[in-house]
Amino acid sequence: MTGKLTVIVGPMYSGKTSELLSLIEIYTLGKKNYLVFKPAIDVRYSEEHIVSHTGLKAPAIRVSDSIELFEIFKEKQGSLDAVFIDEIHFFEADIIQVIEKIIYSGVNVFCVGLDMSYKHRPFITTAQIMGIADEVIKKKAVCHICGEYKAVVSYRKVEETDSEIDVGGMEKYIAVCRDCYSKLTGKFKQ
Ligand SMILES: Nc1ncnc2c1ncn2[C@@H]1O[C@H](COP(=O)(O)OP(=O)(O)O)[C@@H](O)[C@H]1O
Ligand SMILES: Cc1cn([C@H]2C[C@H](O)[C@@H](COP(=O)(O)O)O2)c(=O)[nH]c1=O
Ligand SMILES: [Zn+2]
Repeated sequence: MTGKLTVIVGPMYSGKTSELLSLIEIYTLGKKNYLVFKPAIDVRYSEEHIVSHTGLKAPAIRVSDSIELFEIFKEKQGSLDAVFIDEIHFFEADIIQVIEKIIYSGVNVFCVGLDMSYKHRPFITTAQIMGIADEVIKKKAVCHICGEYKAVVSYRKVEETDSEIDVGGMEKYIAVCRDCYSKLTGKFKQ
């Protein structure tokens, strides 16, 4: 039987990593075999764990790219029930082929990532993986400006750069609703 692909997306602080940690706990309690991966670029809270904004964490393997991830997967293939991947938006879009190989080998895959950059543009890798997913869970956060539970965008508080990739936390980004994003950036004004 093939595996299932679940993708958890949303802005920063929307509980994506917390949800991934809950799923990892379910697999741990069920004595299942799994691997947890994170991109090497993400050293925000820890190099060896995935860590939520509340400080909850789980050990993870840092990989530079999808090739390294697949090499590690192949070593354990046959004994695995699931693969968990945090911060999927930091990977190149070719990770989709690796994910397909994993799910068609019978292993469930859970990916977490930002669907949109602070420039309000889709992250290509996340968008493509959402396109082939069995299940997409879209989370929202509390808007850091108006306090409504309808934040779907991440807003960059510091100067914008050309790149949409820039590791950081509350010192750089907040979660905002569309109304507040439009007011803050001047974008999408009618
Ligand atoms: N604006 C916010 N809305 C919701 N949760 C927030 C907000 N700011 C901080 N948090 C905290 O962040 C936690 C979620 O963290 P985490 O799971 O790491 O989110 P994500 O992976 O989506 O960035 C929440 O449980 C809450 O304690
Ligand atoms: C909005 C936005 C964020 N990032 C970075 C910032 C963080 O290191 C991660 C997201 O972390 P979280 O687990 O969702 O809180 O991504 C980025 O590189 N580009 C962006 O546009
Ligand atoms: Zn708002």
